[in-house]
Parts: sequence; C-alpha cells; structure tokens
Amino acid sequence: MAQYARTKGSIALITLTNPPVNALSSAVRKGITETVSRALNDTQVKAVVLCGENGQFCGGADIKEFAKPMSGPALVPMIHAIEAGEKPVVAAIEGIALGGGLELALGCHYRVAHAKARMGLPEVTLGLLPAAGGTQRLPRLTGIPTALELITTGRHITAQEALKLGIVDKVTDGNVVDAAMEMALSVIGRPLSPRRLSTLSTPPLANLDGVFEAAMAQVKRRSRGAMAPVACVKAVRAAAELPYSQGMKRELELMGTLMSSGQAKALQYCFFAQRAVGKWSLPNGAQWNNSRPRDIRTAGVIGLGTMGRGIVVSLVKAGISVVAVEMEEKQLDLGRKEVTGILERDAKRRGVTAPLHLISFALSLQSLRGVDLVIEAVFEDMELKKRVFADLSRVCNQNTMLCTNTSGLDVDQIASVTDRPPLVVGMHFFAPAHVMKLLEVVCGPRSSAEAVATAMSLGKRMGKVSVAVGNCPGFVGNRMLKSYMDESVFLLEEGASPEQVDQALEEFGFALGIFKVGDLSGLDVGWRVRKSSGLIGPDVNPTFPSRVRQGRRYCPLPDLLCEQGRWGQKTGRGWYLYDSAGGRVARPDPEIQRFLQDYRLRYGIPSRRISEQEVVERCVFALANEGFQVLEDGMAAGPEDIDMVYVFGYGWPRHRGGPMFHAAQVGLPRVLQRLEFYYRENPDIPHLQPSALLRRLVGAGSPPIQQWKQYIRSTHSQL
Ligand SMILES: CCCCCCCC(=O)CC(=O)SCCNC(=O)CCNC(=O)[C@H](O)C(C)(C)COP(=O)(O)OP(=O)(O)OC[C@H]1O[C@@H](n2cnc3c(N)ncnc32)[C@H](O)[C@@H]1OP(=O)(O)O
Ligand SMILES: NC(=O)C1=CN([C@@H]2O[C@H](COP(=O)(O)OP(=O)(O)OC[C@H]3O[C@@H](n4cnc5c(N)ncnc54)[C@H](O)[C@@H]3O)[C@@H](O)[C@H]2O)C=CC1
Repeated sequence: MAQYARTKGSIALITLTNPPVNALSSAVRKGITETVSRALNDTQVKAVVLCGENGQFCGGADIKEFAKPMSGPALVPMIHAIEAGEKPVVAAIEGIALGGGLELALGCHYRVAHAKARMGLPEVTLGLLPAAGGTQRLPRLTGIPTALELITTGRHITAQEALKLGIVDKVTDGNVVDAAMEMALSVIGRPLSPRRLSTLSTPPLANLDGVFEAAMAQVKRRSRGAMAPVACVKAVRAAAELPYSQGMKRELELMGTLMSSGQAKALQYCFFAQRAVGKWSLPNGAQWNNSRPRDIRTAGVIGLGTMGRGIVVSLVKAGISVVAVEMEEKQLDLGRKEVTGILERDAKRRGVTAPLHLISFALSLQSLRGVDLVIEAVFEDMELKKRVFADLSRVCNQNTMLCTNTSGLDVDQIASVTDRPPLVVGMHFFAPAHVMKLLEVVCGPRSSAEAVATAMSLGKRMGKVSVAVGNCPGFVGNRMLKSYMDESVFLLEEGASPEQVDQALEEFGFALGIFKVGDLSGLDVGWRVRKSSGLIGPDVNPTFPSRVRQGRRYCPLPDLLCEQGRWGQKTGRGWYLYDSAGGRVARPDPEIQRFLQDYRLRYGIPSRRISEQEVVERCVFALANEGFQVLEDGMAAGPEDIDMVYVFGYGWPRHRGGPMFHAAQVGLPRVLQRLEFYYRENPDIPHLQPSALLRRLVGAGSPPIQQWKQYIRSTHSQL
C-alpha cells in the first residue's frame, strides 16, 4: 500500500495508497518500510519524495487497528529509518498530515505543503499522545511553547501557520509533488545532520518549570479528569529535559498507560460514533446515501429570542441568506443588536468582514414568502406554534420546508395544521445555538426523506453534529434529562446540598453540575413548562400530596424556589447566590441550606449523608436507564446516537464516551444491580426501575455496544 516509482532519473517517489485518508495501517507501514529501504539501497536514487494519493498526505495511524493486536512494522523504527537514511527525503503534504501522518513528515528531512493543506497532532482528542516521536521532534523544531499548545489541544493548523512556525519549509499553490521534487533535487548533497530533528536540542527556554506548571494547570482546568492532555505535557517535558532516546522511552511509557485506558477507548468510540450518526435511516428504507437533500440558499427564522438569535448566526455563518422575523419592534431591535454584535465579534476574531449583508429583519411573516426553509423559534406553546405554522402554510411557497425548534412538543401535531406535513421536521438546536454543536433532527411520522436529508445536511453545513431522533416528548436529549434532573432534586430532599451534587458531577467530568446549569439557563423555564403541563397550578387537585404527581414521586423544591423569585443567574439568586442579577460566579447560599432543612422538616424527610458514589450513580445510571428505554421505544437509531446527543448537547465528558458507552464500560450487570438496589430503596421513582432492554442485554452476557441493536424489541421504531 505504498507505490514506488523512479522519476527525474534520481528521485524515488513513494505514494501512500490507502483511501480515503491514507491511514497508516499495517499494510501501509509495511509498504513504506519496504519502499524506503528500496530507495535507500538503489544507487541510482539520490533523493526521495513521499506523498499520498488522491490529494491526501496521511490521516495518521489507522484508528480501527487500535482495538486489534499490533501487527506489521512499528511506526517508530520506520520513521527513524527515514530520518537516519543518507538520502534526503522530502514530504509532499497535500490535504492533511495528521497525527502519525505529521510525525512521518517530521521524520523526513524537508517538508513542502500545498497552500490548502492542514496539519496537526490530534492524538489527544483520541485519548492518546503522538507516540511516533511527535512529542520529541516537534518541540525540537518549534520550541516548547508552540509544541505544548499544538500537542495538548490537537488543533489543526493551516499551511501558512505551519510555515510561520517552521513546521514546513515551503508552501505552494501549485502541484505539491512537483514542488517537493524540485526541492529534493536542490538539496542533494547538502549535509543531512541539521535536518534530523531527533539529533537537535530543544530551543532554550527561560523559566522552564513555570512554563510546564502553567501548561499543566491549564490542561487540568480545560479538560477536567482527562488523562491524555496531562500525559502530553509530561511527554513534552521529557523532550525538554532528557536526551532524545530517553524522551522516546518516556513517550512510549506514557502512551502505554493511555492506550490501555478506558478514556482512550471512549474517545475512539466517539470518533467513530460521530461519523456513524450521519448515516441515518428511516423505517421506509430511505437513508443518508439514497436521499437527496435540497440546496438551501435562503432561510427564515421566526422569533429572535435566546434561540432564534443563535440560529440566525449559525445560518449566516454557513453562507445562507436569512430573513429574521419578530412580532414586536422592541424584540426585533434587541435581536438585531445581539445578532449583529455576535457576527461582528466573530468576524473581528477571524480578521474577516461580518456577513451582515446576508440578513434582513422583518415584523411580518409575509417576508418569508420566497425562502427555501423556515425555522420557527417562538415560545414553547403548542397553540402558538400551530397558529404560526398555519400562517406559514398560507404565506410561504408551497415548496418551502417548515422546521420547528421546539424542545419537546409533538412535531407531528405541529405538522398537522400545515398543508405539507412531509415537509415539516424538527430542528432542535441547543443554547447557545451558534456555539453548541448538537442538532437533533426530529423525524415526524410523516416527514419525508427529502426533508430529513435536508435538515441533516443543513446541520452539517452549519458545523453541527446532526442526530436523527424520533418524535416523542422531549425527543432524546430532554427526555433523558428529566430522569437525571429528577434524581438530582430527590437527592436534595434526602440530605444533599446543591454544591455537593454539583461537585460530584463535575468530578465525574461534566463541565458544570446540574444545579449550576439550571441557574445558568433560568429556573423559570422549567417552571413554566411544569405549569403549562398541569404538574403545578390551579388544575392540580389540592387534596393530592405535594410530593406525588401522576402516581410517582415529585419534588416541588424547584417550584418553591421559583415562587421566591430565585430564577438563577438572571435574578442573582437560584440554587446558588450571585453578586448581582446576571452575575456569573456561583457561591453556596446559607439561605438555601436553611430552606432545605425547613423543607425536610415540613415533610418529615430524614436527612442522611449521601456519598459521592450515590450522587453519580443515581444521576448517571438513571440517565442511561432512560437511554435504554429510548432505544427500546425506537426513538434513537442506536446507542451511538444517544451518546453523541449527550457529548455534543449536554456537556457530557467526552472521555467517558456518552451515557450508554459509560454504562457498557462500568459493566451492564453492575449498572443493573445498582439500579435494582436504588429502585428497591425508592419504589416511587419509576425511572430507577431497570429497563427491559438492559435486563435482556445482561441476560445475553453483555454483548459489545456495537451489537446492542440486535437485542432491541421495538416493533414501531421511528428510525
Ligand atoms: C505505542 C506505539 C506507538 C504507536 C504510534 C501511534 C501513532 C500516533 O501518533 C497515533 C495517530 O496517528 S492517531 C490518528 C491521528 N489522526 C487523526 O486523529 C485524524 C482522524 N481523522 C480526521 O480527523 C478526519 O477523518 C479527517 C480530517 C482526516 C477527514 O475528515 P472528513 O470530514 O473529510 O472525513 P471523515 O468522514 O472524518 O473521514 C472519512 C473516512 O475516513 C475514516 N478515517 C479518517 N481518519 C482515519 C484514521 N486515522 N484511521 C481510520 N479511519 C479514518 C473515517 O472513519 C471515515 O470513514 P467512513 O465513515 O467509514 O467513511
Ligand atoms: N432556551 C433554550 O435553552 C432552548 C429553547 N428551545 C426552544 O426554542 C423556542 C424558543 O425558545 P427561546 O428562544 O428560549 O424563547 P424566548 O422567549 O427567548 O424567545 C422567543 C421569541 O419569540 C418571539 N415570538 C413569539 N411569538 C412570535 C410570533 N408569533 N412571531 C414572531 N416572533 C414571536 C418572542 O417575541 C421572543 O423574542 C422554544 O420552542 C423553546 O422550547 C430549544 C432549545 C433550547
């Protein structure tokens, strides 16, 4: 899988051939090893050019092989043989040089890149480090601070940046292989020692300790609980302090620990899961590769509140012309100001002009007549949404697709008031919509394949991870979130404090604990939903116990908090105390302690000490348990879909793979046993009752997550 050709008389051209990204599979490594040896031994050959076929240099190690026993030649000696050889080797980098691909290029003596090429060492995102000498060669080339930044973030850089950092020697707009050949011919006979990165010292740096301590503190803050970034800092430190051979030993040691860790497995699972969710299908056989999306050039957004603003920004940044509609002048002005501000700040950061010419603002739905697609983001109120969709049916061209950003209402009911149910889907964004990467595409029973394909592909165009989900209350993400949130407040009733619960969840890896998230999003939002769904308010039978609703345990704590005007950050008080309304720094509030104590006294609930383990298990296993139910109900195509919803929409720690992967990693029998235990203790909490699918999987010997679909008994899958 590496072709060999002799060109221009004295140049050996070695081409990596392993589509689509020329990953370094064992066959490719064997091919490179053999062809490099052939070139070095061929007396006619004076220099070598290494390139990849189909416009891609190399996407790095073959990630699929990580799960298998190692076979074929190892990468490290292969790269070493290139570097140590007595003939100049030039890497011709087109498309990508990532991970092992860039390490291979760093082993070459010269590097020429195409102007559109991208490079990077993204191993950290897979729970690994660049263990083919990347952590040792890059610091010697760029200096320690740059290497630390690139290796700990895994950031891709452009050819221009690579040139500036000295990672490549030349950038060309033309044919990169021709340019590399030209360079190869020009360097024949020049000494190679200064080009062998492993033989160089890292550039001196004052305050080495300070730099590494700051880097370590930064990675620990940025990726709480993740092992790989910490190992990356340690490996680069070895490059700074040890000779190359000992640095390589340290790199290997650290890699060994990471490779066998659950985190690397989780992150690699996420890599493939993220790609798998794009391959959607519907029960009628329509799927990603047989359904054509429409080309969307113009869109309308209705409602310029929290969500509408971010949706407008996302569409405009994808190059789509947008008509933004509000119902009143004041909201329109506020929305216009916010959208313009976000786009201008973003453009300034990137040194480009803000695409403000793509947006127009209006106060009437009539302005949406000619658009290709509309996304509605008005208040979460079924009657209002139905009125808007009925109006849209009348106003818009009969071909216009109509989408709703509802966070949980029945998309089919909304579609039913239109003249075009097949062209209606849910496009459920997450706040802030221009930042969060998740898009749930809600497929109603009458949504056409074309509509689903269009929403999925539009999401991708906006840089989102689009996940197709079924049409049930709360869809996938919010439906599951309910059990997680319920558990967290039940724990407060039983003796925990908001900060104790949050700390346990943040230790687990969540970016923010559940109570901090609540304060951030506004506690009044859920309060309104509970009122409108009849859980609280005048419709509730006053003779019913306060802590029971619809036959199950109910916790009125969030309602009581809202009644006191504690709506979270916006009011300066919620589960925590803030300096002022709109404040961001959460402080524990003694008043909340008293409030919880009084509450427990009033309802005669004994307060007990709750362990961190119980907090995490009850919240996280309840979440996964609902996930099994979502699968059984046919609302998500597979566990990967659920996991990507949580990783990209809810701040789930990626190095734990998502709630379903986490359950598999903990061990399904253990999850089942703990859920059984907690359900025995709390028979009034139905979501702790283990799902039938979980029991079936345990009964079948806990098959790997990739096989779970075979055990789902849904007869009415929506996907
Ligand atoms: C202890 C001993 C020492 C061991 C030494 C370890 C050496 C190391 O240092 C370890 C490594 O190299 S780890 C790998 C580093 N490389 C990466 O992370 C790049 C991963 N790929 C990408 O970012 C995008 O696919 C990319 C940017 C390349 C392309 O993006 P696109 O959006 O254009 O396309 P995708 O849909 O993402 O990809 C197309 C198909 O290619 C598959 N694929 C991509 N990279 C792969 C890779 N590195 N290995 C295996 N498969 C890979 C991808 O799954 C997709 O497949 P299908 O979904 O089936 O089409
Ligand atoms: N806030 C959140 O975190 C999320 C909200 N959603 C959903 O997005 C939708 C909007 O929510 P938010 O943006 O939070 O609400 P919001 O209250 O911030 O904004 C709603 C906007 O719609 C406007 N509006 C109401 N009726 C209208 C009409 N007939 N024509 C034009 N504009 C009208 C209002 O003036 C207001 O500016 C809801 O369905 C909500 O459930 C979805 C995901 C997350």
